[in-house]
Amino acid sequence: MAPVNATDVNGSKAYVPVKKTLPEVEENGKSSKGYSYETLVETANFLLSRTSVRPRIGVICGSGMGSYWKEGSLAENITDPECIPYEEIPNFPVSTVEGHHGRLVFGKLEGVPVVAMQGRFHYYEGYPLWKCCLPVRVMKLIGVQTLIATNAAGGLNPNYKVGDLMIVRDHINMMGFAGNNPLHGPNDERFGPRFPPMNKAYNLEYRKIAKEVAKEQGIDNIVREGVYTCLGGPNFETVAELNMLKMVGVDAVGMSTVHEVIIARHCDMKVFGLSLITNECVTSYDHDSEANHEEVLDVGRMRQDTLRQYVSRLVQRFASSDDASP
Ligand SMILES: O=P(O)(O)O[C@@H]1C[C@H](O)[C@@H](CO)O1
Ligand code: HPA
Repeated sequence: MAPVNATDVNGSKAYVPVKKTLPEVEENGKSSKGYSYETLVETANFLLSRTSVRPRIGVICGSGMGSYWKEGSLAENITDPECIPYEEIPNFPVSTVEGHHGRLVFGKLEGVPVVAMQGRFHYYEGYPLWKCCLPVRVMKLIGVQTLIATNAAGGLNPNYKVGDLMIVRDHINMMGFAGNNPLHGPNDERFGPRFPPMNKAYNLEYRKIAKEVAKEQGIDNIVREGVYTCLGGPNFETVAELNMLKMVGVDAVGMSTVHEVIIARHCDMKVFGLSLITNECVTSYDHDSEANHEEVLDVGRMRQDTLRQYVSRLVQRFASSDDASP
């Protein structure tokens, strides 16, 4: 694939010409437009002109995970970093949430060229889902083949403890059930097909590697594997909502990732998802505690060294595995 000035990110996939400006798309009653392929190519070319790094892996840092604490966070492990604030990037939204720094960091993790998003965009900030995911398409256009999406999440599985890491095996697109999907609207085949499959969303080989690396690093006692779901937020969930989610097989609840993964799979990126369990979901009316963002950020800080070491090694192992596969 030739990312620079790319006209077809999926190479062999059929090219279907589209209008430069997409038709109006309704988002929750408000009229908005998804950016055209050409607009995102402009953003991609801007980034390629600002950095010499040609990343093959993109990492989205979840709340408190490399976004807020400068010292020791995941993005701080990136060597020879080249940082580009979101404000300077054409067509990019800006981060508005505490714990999300708001810049792209290009460089190397364990020798592998990467780009990290220090700060993601959430639906509850007021961005439509397609805009929350815009950076994932831009990553694809600059040559990124693998997305590592990390997030902070509430632990719903009763066996999970605060501070555990959950490899995402699968997700439930609750917002999609309500008709809110990042692929809603006209499809541009240059990104991917109209009806993308989602049954292999989270790469099996990467999940196996992640379990091996957890053993090697001696953290397999805190690494789980489970099902994530995203609700729109910004409020944390009611007891009844959490009990419903538990019944349908959800292990961890958050406010991101699902739509990013859908967009990444649509354009044929490989995906790995990782949740940091930052709080225990309250599923009983007898329980006195309440979820809060401070706790989420605190647990991110508590686990930042573990996460930095784990994700850095995963990047290196995923890249080696991709090199070795035909
Ligand atoms: O960006 P992520 O999904 O990691 O952030 C979670 C969801 C909310 O943004 C925030 C709640 O504390 O953490
Ligand atoms: O309990 C939670 N619910 C939703 N999102 C979250 N992000 C961190 N913890 C949670």
